[in-house]
Amino acid sequence: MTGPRIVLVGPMGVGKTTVGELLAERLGTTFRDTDADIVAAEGREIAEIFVDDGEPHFRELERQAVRAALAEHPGVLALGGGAVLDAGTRELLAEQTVVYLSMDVEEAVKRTGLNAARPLLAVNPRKQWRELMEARRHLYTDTARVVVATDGRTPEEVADAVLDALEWKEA
Ligand SMILES: Nc1ncnc2c1ncn2[C@@H]1O[C@H](COP(=O)(O)OP(=O)(O)OP(=O)(O)O)[C@@H](O)[C@H]1O
Ligand SMILES: O=C(O)C1=C[C@@H](O)[C@@H](O)[C@H](O)C1
Ligand SMILES: [Mg+2]
Repeated sequence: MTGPRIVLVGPMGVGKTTVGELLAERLGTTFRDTDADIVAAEGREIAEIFVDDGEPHFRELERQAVRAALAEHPGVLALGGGAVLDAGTRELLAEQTVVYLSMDVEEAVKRTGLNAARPLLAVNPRKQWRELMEARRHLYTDTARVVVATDGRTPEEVADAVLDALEWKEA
């Protein structure tokens, strides 16, 4: 099955998986997620990879996962929230149709705040969120072709907004 390729980037919990699956359905294609690819390939959870081997090793695994997914997967692809931190990964994304899903801090705390499975937001999520976004916002905007705000929108509305922004409207 083939389809137009969209690559979703954005912070953890913004809705990359939820919206990515909806987009894939609407475009008649399939969805893939590099976080899930890494977990499957490594046979352990992302939090374990961070603890056992550190973030730099995770970013290498992630770059390999992005390279493989871009080579193999023609549908909708979601990347991990920090994928854009790696210069090699950003290079792989040049020329791709990259969409940055954004949200503000209050929405982020609502969606991710108390989830211990997110190692980068485990303690004081509001402060950590602000710091993460200060470091990352420009990387998301520089990498993406379009930015779609998700605040106050349902996943269906976000999917519509992505297709509108890319001007891939349904017939
Ligand atoms: N537009 C939205 N409005 C409200 N809640 C949403 C919206 N999009 C996603 N959610 C909810 O927010 C949570 C995170 O969504 P999702 O897992 O799709 O995000 P993600 O970007 O894939 O996160 P991750 O960093 O874990 O991969 C889920 O509980 C989901 O149901
Ligand atoms: O924002 C991040 O750096 C991360 C986001 C998740 O998708 C995972 O890729 C991992 O937990 C790191
Ligand atoms: Mg996800």
